[in-house]
Amino acid sequence: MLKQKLKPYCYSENGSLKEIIVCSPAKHNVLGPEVSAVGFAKEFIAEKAYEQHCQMKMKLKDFGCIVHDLSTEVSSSLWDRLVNRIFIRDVGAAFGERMLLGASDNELRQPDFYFSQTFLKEFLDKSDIHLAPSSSSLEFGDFLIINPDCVLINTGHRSKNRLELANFLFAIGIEEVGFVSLPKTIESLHLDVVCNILGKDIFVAASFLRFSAVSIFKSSSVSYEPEYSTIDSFIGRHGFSVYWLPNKEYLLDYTNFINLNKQTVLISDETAAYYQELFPHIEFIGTEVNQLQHGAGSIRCLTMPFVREDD
Ligand SMILES: NC(=[NH2+])NCCC[C@H](N)C(=O)O
Repeated sequence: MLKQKLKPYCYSENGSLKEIIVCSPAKHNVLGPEVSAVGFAKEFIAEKAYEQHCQMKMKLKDFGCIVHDLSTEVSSSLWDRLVNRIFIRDVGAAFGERMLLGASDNELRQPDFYFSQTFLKEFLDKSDIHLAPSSSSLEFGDFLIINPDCVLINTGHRSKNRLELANFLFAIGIEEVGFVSLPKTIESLHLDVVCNILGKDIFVAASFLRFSAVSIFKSSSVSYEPEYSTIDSFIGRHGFSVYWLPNKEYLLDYTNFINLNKQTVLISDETAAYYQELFPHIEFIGTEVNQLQHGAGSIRCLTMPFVREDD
């Protein structure tokens, strides 16, 4: 049980990770027709998923990170049935010295958002909490920090209403918001299943993103007309170089990792060797997540960075 208030601090996707929030799986298998009913990709065996979740937490702790698991902080019989509660990433994000709380317009996810956010509100100062506008929806798997002044967001599926989202983010000091719109499939359910920041200055991306336009909204612009750009020039302008991933249907193992710092990445066992060979200057720590991935998300979706050092 947490005793003291939590203080968010996070300005990047790759600053040294000091504190993180996770949520262990509910102890229910998801079988047969239950799979599509809960928005999973495959049958889910709870015991195996639980073991893999413990292994992932262990690796985070071994890195020196404080891990808060909120699964035991809520007591409700419904909470123990919410198999999507593991995807804590979507619920909110520490950004700067604030906690941004999302809103899901997917009825399946609303209850786990409700319970997780109730917990977060209890352990945060009220003044540190900023709620996404009620006219929009925002799931943070769609939210990628490019730098303290700029973020990239996927809209059109789980996150909606570009203008409201841009104004919400401008109000907390962000200067530039890039929006993309991914196909509405389970293989691109959120932004973080098709791209991610890797290490200090690499941006790994699904090859189809070459064809996506980034609509850029700037706080300095007086008109509401966005500027348009390719993803590589948008990302390049902010100092990242794009690495196009192999042209595969489902890239979850390749994109849904978490940077522990600029030289260390926690990644699925399945892709650790592939990346290690490509980027020898980065250390890839593998962890087994295949069972957890049956829920249609992986390491990034299963983690909510709370404190990252600027380095
Ligand atoms: N950040 C993510 N990619 N989250 C994945 C969430 C998957 C979950 N089954 C859902 O339907 O919402």
